[in-house]
Parts: sequence; C-alpha cells; structure tokens
Amino acid sequence: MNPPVSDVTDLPADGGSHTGLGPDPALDDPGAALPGSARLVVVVGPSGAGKDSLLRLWRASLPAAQRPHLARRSITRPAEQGAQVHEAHEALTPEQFVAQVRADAFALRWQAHGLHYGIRHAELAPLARGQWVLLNGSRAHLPQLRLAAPRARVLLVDAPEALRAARLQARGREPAPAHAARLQRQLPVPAASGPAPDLHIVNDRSLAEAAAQLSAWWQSLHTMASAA
Ligand SMILES: Nc1ncnc2c1ncn2[C@@H]1O[C@H](COP(=O)(O)OP(=O)(O)OP(=O)(O)O)[C@@H](O)[C@H]1O
Ligand SMILES: O=P(O)(O)OC[C@H]1O[C@H](OP(=O)(O)O)[C@H](O)[C@@H]1O
Repeated sequence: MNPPVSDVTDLPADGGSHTGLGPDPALDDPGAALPGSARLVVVVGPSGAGKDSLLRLWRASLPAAQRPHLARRSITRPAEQGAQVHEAHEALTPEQFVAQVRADAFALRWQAHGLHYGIRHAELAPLARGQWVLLNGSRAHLPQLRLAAPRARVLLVDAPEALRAARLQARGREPAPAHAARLQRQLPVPAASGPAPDLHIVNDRSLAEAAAQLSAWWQSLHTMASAA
C-alpha cells in the first residue's frame, strides 16, 4: 500500500535532488500488490552494468508483436539531451515527484543516488491484461518489490568494476565525481533472506552476447509457460 499523503509531508526540502537526499522510508513503500506479477521481469545490477542498454537492444530484436512493455520510469533527473539518449524517462522535479506521490500516481517507487524513482500504475497495467513487462529496477528496493510482485522474475546484470567505470565515463550522464559513489554502491542480490535471481548475466563482452543469453532465458520461460 502506498502511504497516506500525510506520510510524505516531511520530505526534505530538496525532495531528492543530486545535492543530497537522506533515506526516507515514507518514499520507499512496498507498493500495492500487482496482479500478473509472474510476467514482470525486473532487471537489477550496479550502475554501468548495462541494464538499460541490454533491455533496449534485446527488446528491439524481437518482432513487434512479441515485445514486452518496457516500463517508463519517472525520475527526478532532467531529461537526457543529445544524440544518444539512454533512457527516455519522465523527468520530474522533486516538487513534482512529491505531488505525484501525494496523488498516489506510482505503483512502485524508490530512492538511490540522491534521486527519486517512480513507476506509474499505467506502466504496470499490461500485467493484468496478460502481457509481459520489463522494468529497470533497484537492488535496494527488491525486498519491497517482492512484496508487491511476489512472482516477479529477477534478472541480475553485472560487469567488472573497471569496465563499469569506463562505461560511466564514456556515457557521461553524471559529472565524473559522481561515478565513484555509483561504482561503490555495492548491494547483494538477493538481500539477506531473499531468493536468488532467476538469471545472472555478466555483461563483460558485447551487448549482443548478453542479449543472446537473455533471449535463451526468455525462450525457456515461454516454453515452460506453454507446457504448464
Ligand atoms: N557490453 C557492452 N559493451 C560496451 N558498452 C556497453 C556494454 N553494455 C553497456 N555499455 C555502455 O555502458 C554505458 C552504461 O550502460 P547502461 O546505461 O545501459 O547501464 P545501466 O546498468 O543501465 O547503468 P545505470 O544504472 O547507471 O543507469 C552505456 O553508455 C552503454 O552504451
Ligand atoms: O543501486 P540500486 O539500488 O540497484 O539501483 C539504483 C537505481 O540506479 C539505477 O538507475 P539510474 O542509474 O539512475 O538510471 C538503477 O536502475 C536503479 O533504479
């Protein structure tokens, strides 16, 4: 369940800007139970592992009719500019994000890197219609996600730190001083008592190779589903 409006009135004044947002349990709620959660694939892993790139490349390789919905994230980060946009998220100011929380707009939400992330209910609505949904999620938020979506499949994407460092630098989305904190944010998957990820991809070669592993797993999921 999302917390009542009154629970978010004490948000820090910056509400989640890059300038420093402390932990705020009121913004890390477990979310409401999601119907069809077995068709939710949540991709987690450290910054620079290639989650977003992998999801996009692999999804684009599927015939249009077979493509799962890629849940658009709402983030308190300005929209990306330039020729290479890695993620077309909904850019919200911290104030706008808080207003959306108060309006119960999000099915899921979490904080990381001094930012707020939210997933609007509409982005997960395809699950209840029998469709698959992909979500670029958070390791830290997995326990809450599992409460809301107990049958969600979890895909861990990882890569060696040196490779991630080079990728963050090449991507250039954050200023260089922010890279160290991103690289050092090490979180176990699963959290202490949680189940193991359903698939672990080490994205240390080409993205196409990682996408091939994802394809093989995806096929096996569907083979199992049609045999059941
Ligand atoms: N296998 C790969 N080979 C070369 N470059 C890659 C590979 N995978 C990802 N990249 C590049 O690394 C950068 C980071 O990738 P991406 O943004 O997908 O990571 P992410 O895991 O979503 O990171 P974050 O959590 O910080 O958003 C991107 O510029 C992407 O093009
Ligand atoms: O470290 P953890 O909790 O796994 O994830 C933190 C968040 O950071 C990354 O987003 P981005 O780099 O802001 O796009 C992930 O996608 C996730 O939402």
